[in-house]
Amino acid sequence: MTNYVGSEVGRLATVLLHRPGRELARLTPRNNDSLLFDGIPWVGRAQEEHDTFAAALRARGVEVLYVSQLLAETLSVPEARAEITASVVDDPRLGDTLRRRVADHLTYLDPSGLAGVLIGGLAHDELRTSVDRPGGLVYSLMASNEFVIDPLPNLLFTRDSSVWVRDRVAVTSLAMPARRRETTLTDAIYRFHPRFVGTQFVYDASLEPVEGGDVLLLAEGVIAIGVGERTTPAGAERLARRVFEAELAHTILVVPITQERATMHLDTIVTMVDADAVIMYPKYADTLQAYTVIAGADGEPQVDGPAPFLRAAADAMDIGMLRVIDTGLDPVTAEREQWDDGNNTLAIAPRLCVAYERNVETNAQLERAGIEVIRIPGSELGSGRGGPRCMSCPMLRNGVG
Ligand SMILES: NC(=O)NCCC[C@H](N)C(=O)O
Repeated sequence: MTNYVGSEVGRLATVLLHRPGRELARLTPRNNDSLLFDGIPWVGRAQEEHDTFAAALRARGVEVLYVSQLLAETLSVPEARAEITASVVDDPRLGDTLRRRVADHLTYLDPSGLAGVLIGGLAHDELRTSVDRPGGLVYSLMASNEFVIDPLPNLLFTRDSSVWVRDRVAVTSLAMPARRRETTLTDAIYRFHPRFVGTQFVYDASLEPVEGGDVLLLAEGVIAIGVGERTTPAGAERLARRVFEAELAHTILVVPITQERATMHLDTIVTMVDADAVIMYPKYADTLQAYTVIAGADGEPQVDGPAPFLRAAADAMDIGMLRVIDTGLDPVTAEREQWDDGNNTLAIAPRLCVAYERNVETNAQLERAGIEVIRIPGSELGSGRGGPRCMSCPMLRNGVG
């Protein structure tokens, strides 16, 4: 099946999710900061919340694919298995003896068992060692709460590790050490899984940092790229070059955002809910700026601006104005609901979106503006600081109409 995503709001047909599992159970008060979670989620409840999300999508006719299943199927391809295993044991923290021991351990796992370890990690005490199977000096010096293979709790946020731009996939280059290995998995899935044979790539993980949460497909041919804590200016420029070379867009808007956790990605402050409307954190509606980048005749990106984001976006999209759903919230409620991903909606179709139920005021404002809101629980999922858009990677969207 051909994958194609031309906008943020075209009817969603296929989406990639990751149902959280053992990797969330690895979070402790000692490691949650470095693993980019703001709390310790209740795993069973997080799974229930995620199942509700997936069920809501299916009920609207969306095909839901899961990373762990695609990964297990990918690992049945010997070349993929060899490549992924080699990249995991290549970790310089291991040293040669432990590296051999871990490689040996992984050899005995079937594809779904191996997928489980690649996502859930391998704790010190889960690796059996003996005189015949020594872990060596590194293993001996490791604390029992350390990981031989780090877990990937943020795989839940499938938005960030790959993004489809029209018929090509951008495997991203994740900025935070805790997330980098995610793209080893997404890259292998797209290269080796039979479903994705012939997929063409527009970006890869070896390039400058770009995260999918910073990439918004405002309209066919118009892409906004947030630049801040995650995506770097060089990443935005590289993605612009790649997109122009492949003729996937005519205009890129590069949007500087504050470098802090609350606004880690552009989609934490603005998401689209209709072909000409966004829900946006009021604090930024008037201040957000954009540089407009187009392909020059010599292939060099040509930069103009900065100009107000809403004006630059409307001009690039060739519409009179980009409507902002005025959340009308008092600043404290707005700040609380932004933190809890109130602005991070996933459009299933124009004027139909999924949102966390807890953002009562933001959702009411969306409805007053004529947007249908499918509410899902997210009290546990939200502890990773991501909402419905962060937790989804659209692979196929049909026309906006
Ligand atoms: N697009 C998004 O905003 N994704 C949310 C990512 C949350 C994750 N805990 C992170 O810090 O990367």
